[in-house]
Amino acid sequence: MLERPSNFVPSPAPAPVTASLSVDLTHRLQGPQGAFDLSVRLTIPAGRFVVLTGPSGAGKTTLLRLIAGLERPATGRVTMGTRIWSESEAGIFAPVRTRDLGFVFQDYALFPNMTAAAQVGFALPGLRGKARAGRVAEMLEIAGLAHLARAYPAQLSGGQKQRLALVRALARRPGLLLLDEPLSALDPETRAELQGHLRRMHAHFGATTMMTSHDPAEAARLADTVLRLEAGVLVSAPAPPPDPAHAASPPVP
Ligand SMILES: Nc1ncnc2c1ncn2[C@@H]1O[C@H](COP(=O)(O)OP(=O)(O)OP(=O)(O)O)[C@@H](O)[C@H]1O
Repeated sequence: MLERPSNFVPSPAPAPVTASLSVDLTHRLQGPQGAFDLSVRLTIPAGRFVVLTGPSGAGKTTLLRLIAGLERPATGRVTMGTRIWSESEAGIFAPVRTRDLGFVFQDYALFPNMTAAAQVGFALPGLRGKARAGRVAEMLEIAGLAHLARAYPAQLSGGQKQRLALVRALARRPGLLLLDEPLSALDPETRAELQGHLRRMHAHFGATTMMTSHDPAEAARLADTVLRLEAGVLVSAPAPPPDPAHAASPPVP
């Protein structure tokens, strides 16, 4: 069977997301040259696509993990809309499963013993029966993987695996999508195709998105706003957005 083009997007689109992400935190990191502080303050308006660049070891992955709740920030707070996800001084730390977010990492993190359909269904614990099956079918269709619903990860190409990881992360319609170098393991052609796919997914689902990338061209292609992290601190972005009103708030040095 022919693979459906990955730009296939059914209508109607989901309701737009209205929450913005605010981060104001510090965290001690142990680098090869000694300890340093990750110290970040930023706000990403609802529905924006921010790409975070910066050298290896700057703290990009750790920042995403702190926002997701995979690690506890040493100080400060993370809020999404009106919800406080963490506030160290008040002892508030919402478990990752209760946060309105999805994430995708470089290595796909797919379960090797689950079919494509089961991977998406696993991300939908709140849905049952027909509602769940319908959402799974819809998400696989969006990923261009409807004909591979019964395939296991080992039977999928790198691009197919990453499209699956992406729709799995979006299946619950999260307000926030965190992407950590999601395309870096792909060959250049697949990577370019997935960049287009990511943009279309963003336009369709509207989730506030934060992605890390080492590739300046990729950052420029995907982002509404490019931020740069160096040694734990946000510095001025290499390519300012054309419209300041369409940008994340400037980083505080
Ligand atoms: N939980 C932690 N506690 C203390 N230090 C950490 C922790 N996690 C990572 N580090 C250190 O913080 C530094 C930044 O790591 P991180 O993976 O966040 O950087 P990065 O910018 O994502 O790098 P890359 O671009 O290579 O993925 C590294 O030196 C790492 O060893």
